Amino acid sequence: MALTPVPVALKALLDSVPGPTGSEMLPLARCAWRVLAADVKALRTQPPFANSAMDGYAVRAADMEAGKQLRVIGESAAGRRFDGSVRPGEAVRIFTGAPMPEGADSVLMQENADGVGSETITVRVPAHKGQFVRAAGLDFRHGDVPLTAGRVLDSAALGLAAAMGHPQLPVRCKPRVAILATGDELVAPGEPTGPDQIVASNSFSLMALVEKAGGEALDLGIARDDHDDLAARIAAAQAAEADVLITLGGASVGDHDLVQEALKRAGMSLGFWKIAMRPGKPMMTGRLGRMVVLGLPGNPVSSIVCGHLFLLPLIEALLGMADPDRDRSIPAILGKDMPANDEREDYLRSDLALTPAGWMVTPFDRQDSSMLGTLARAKALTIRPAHAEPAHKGDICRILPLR
Ligand SMILES: Nc1nc2c(c(=O)[nH]1)N[C@H]1C(S)=C(S)[C@@H](COP(=O)(O)OP(=O)(O)OC[C@H]3O[C@@H](n4cnc5c(N)ncnc54)[C@H](O)[C@@H]3O)O[C@H]1N2
Ligand code: MOO
Repeated sequence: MALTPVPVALKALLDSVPGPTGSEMLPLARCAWRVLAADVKALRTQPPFANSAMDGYAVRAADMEAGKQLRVIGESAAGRRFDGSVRPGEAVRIFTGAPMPEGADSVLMQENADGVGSETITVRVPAHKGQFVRAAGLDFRHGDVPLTAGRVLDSAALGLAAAMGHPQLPVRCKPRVAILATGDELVAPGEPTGPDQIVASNSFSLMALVEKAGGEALDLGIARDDHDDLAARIAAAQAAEADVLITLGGASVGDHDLVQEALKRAGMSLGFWKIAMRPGKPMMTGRLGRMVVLGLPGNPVSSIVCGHLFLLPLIEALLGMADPDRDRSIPAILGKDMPANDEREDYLRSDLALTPAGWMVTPFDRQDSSMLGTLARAKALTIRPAHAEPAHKGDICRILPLR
């Protein structure tokens, strides 16, 4: 069977998403880093009134000439406006954020006046017309829609929502991602290991990716290489109404690689199996009812690289975010010569350093997909396209930064 190119598999995977998750209303204090489920309109205008951007004096531009004396007739503070009107030769003491009094059109910053605090001030450096005045609606107006569905509620978006008058927001429910490790050789960390056993680590790596992307991970434990155990845990994922089921391991062609068969028995329709990438070739996609299935290879680095390339976009699609299949790579300078590539696109664990010429990426020599230590050390993955010609130190290549 021909290997499927990464972008083809990714598009098919995202097309198989039945739609975004539901939504829930949450108080602002619980909305950080969640994703908006609907457009959000301004319920008020900001600022609601023209106000001062500086501490100083509200003045008339016509009075602005160096040496001119102005009579201070009152004070406007934030939250307590001056009710009168500023006439020629007059000024009103004003503070940052305070409403501009009628008649005044400019603010004389107090550093530019003499006699600050007394009843008469003298203009030292004249303000020009409109200086340090924030017009009503400068930031946003009632009815504007500055935040749209699919937006991550970062610090600026949350502050803006609050300023627009929203005590709560509609956010997407976190996609529920069930994670099932498989393999007779696996034990949980901390448990005693037999002579032929290794510690199951992939679930924790994938949990971190799920959380980073804004999903909620459900750990389904470790299934034995046994159809009944696999069937029971696949059923548990369905019972939990997971949006995604990730299986780890058992994806290849060995006699004990039962995962695909178990999923098919449960009713999964297969999307793709075997992707033109290294690591990650045995990856599989499918649909089981509404649940999207991502069958990741067991090798730790393969499962994590597949997670970056496929799981993060999948969760973004479930969150209703825009362009989940966008190109996330950036250019960098290659730090060493590379040989020609075969039909599998390479994602090479690499060091990344800032040089005077720009970011320089240097793939590590050893790229065995069982070596988690090198992935933990890597700052980026260097992408070598399928069938790439030999590349040379100094060439521009594409990378996926990891941190
Ligand atoms: N004849 C072939 N053999 C293999 C092929 C192939 O095309 N033809 N592909 C190789 C590639 S590439 C990969 S990747 C692996 C992946 O195979 P599986 O997905 O079936 O993975 P397993 O055999 O179950 O495990 C591989 C390796 O990873 C360890 N493992 C599994 N699960 C975990 C876990 N949760 N945490 C930590 N480590 C885990 C497992 O013990 C094995 O050492 O197949 C190649 N073979
Ligand atoms: O694709 Mo496997 O993931 O090369 O080791």
